[in-house]
Amino acid sequence: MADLSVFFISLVLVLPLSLLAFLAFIVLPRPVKIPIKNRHVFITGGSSGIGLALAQQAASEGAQVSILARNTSKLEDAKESIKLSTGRDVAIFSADVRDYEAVKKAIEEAGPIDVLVCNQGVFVPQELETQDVDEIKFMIDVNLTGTFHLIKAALPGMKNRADRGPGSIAIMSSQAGQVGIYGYTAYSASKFGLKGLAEALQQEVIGENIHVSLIFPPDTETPGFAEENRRRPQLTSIIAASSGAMKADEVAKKALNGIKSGNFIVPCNFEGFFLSIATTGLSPQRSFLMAFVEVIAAGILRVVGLCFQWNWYGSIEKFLRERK
Ligand SMILES: NC(=O)C1=CN([C@@H]2O[C@H](COP(=O)(O)OP(=O)(O)OC[C@H]3O[C@@H](n4cnc5c(N)ncnc54)[C@H](OP(=O)(O)O)[C@@H]3O)[C@@H](O)[C@H]2O)C=CC1
Ligand SMILES: CCCCCCCCCCCCCCCC(=O)[C@@H](N)CO
Repeated sequence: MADLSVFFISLVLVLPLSLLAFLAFIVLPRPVKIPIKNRHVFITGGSSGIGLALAQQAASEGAQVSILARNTSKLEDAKESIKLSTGRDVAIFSADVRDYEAVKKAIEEAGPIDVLVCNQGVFVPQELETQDVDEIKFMIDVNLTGTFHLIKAALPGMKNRADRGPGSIAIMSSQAGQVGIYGYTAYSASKFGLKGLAEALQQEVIGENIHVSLIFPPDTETPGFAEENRRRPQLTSIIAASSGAMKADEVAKKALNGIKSGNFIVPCNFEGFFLSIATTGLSPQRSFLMAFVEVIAAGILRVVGLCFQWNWYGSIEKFLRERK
């Protein structure tokens, strides 16, 4: 009887507690807080959708905000609406992220950045067989290569940032950058690419006290999404509906909180939380509590993930059957 209770206590208490203690000891990099008040926050794609909502929120929290996009009149509208709602001036820069020289010039003009948010992105969903090669390259160039250009151009200034406080490089991915989705071959590839970039980059910039965040929103109501919906394959919408939709303001709030907490992986909704645990792989994890959840949940979330695949392949089969 005594033996049994010792066994039981060690199983339900000692084992998890030792695991927790072990994880608390080994998780690196350590947690960090990244202030944004009075700091230079540079947001690409800040003239629309999620980027605009982020610029608005960062400005209202007292950050000195710069936004970059191509279209000047949309940039000016954004500047005006942020001035109206927060009373703060934001600096605007017109450049195409695909043009490295233009990006470098804008970033040099803007001055040293404390928090760089690479949020620009384009999405034109289509089955690979019918998608133009130009559109495939367009998504890779803007979403992936453009982010390389931004980070490479910003790093020298970030290393010399005024207050030497912790800096941040945040990258807007998508849940389609955690799991491949029908109609998103090029888009998913561009967003998966960002994960490799982010993991390697974090190792390279940790010595400069710069912290990388990767943000994973579900479908989000933005001008870009409205445009996307006009041509999105039905199956893309059916599968993406597994994670519902959010408002740009809600995504911006989650993103900003994740950035300020220095989280490497930043999910945005309930489904996204589980998706992040299921797809975390060998990403860094600063929180020993989250690391604990990841370890405990890994096996069961694989089962849940397979159930989602079962459901998605079922939808595809049904769709193909009905089309015949
Ligand atoms: N909305 C959604 O459902 C989801 C979006 N995301 C990601 O969030 C990010 C923002 O999306 P969302 O707010 O919907 O997008 P929008 O289309 O509403 O806005 C995109 C922004 O990026 C800018 N931009 C586009 N191309 C370039 C370029 N070549 N160079 C510089 N700036 C550019 C646009 O300005 P301009 O055209 O003037 O250059 C605009 O400011 C993207 O990375 C997207 O992949 C992730 C998950 C879901
Ligand atoms: C194990 C637990 C699994 C949890 C649920 C998984 C749900 C995955 C749904 C993926 C949706 C992808 C939306 C992409 C939106 C986007 O990026 C476009 N709108 C373009 O911007």
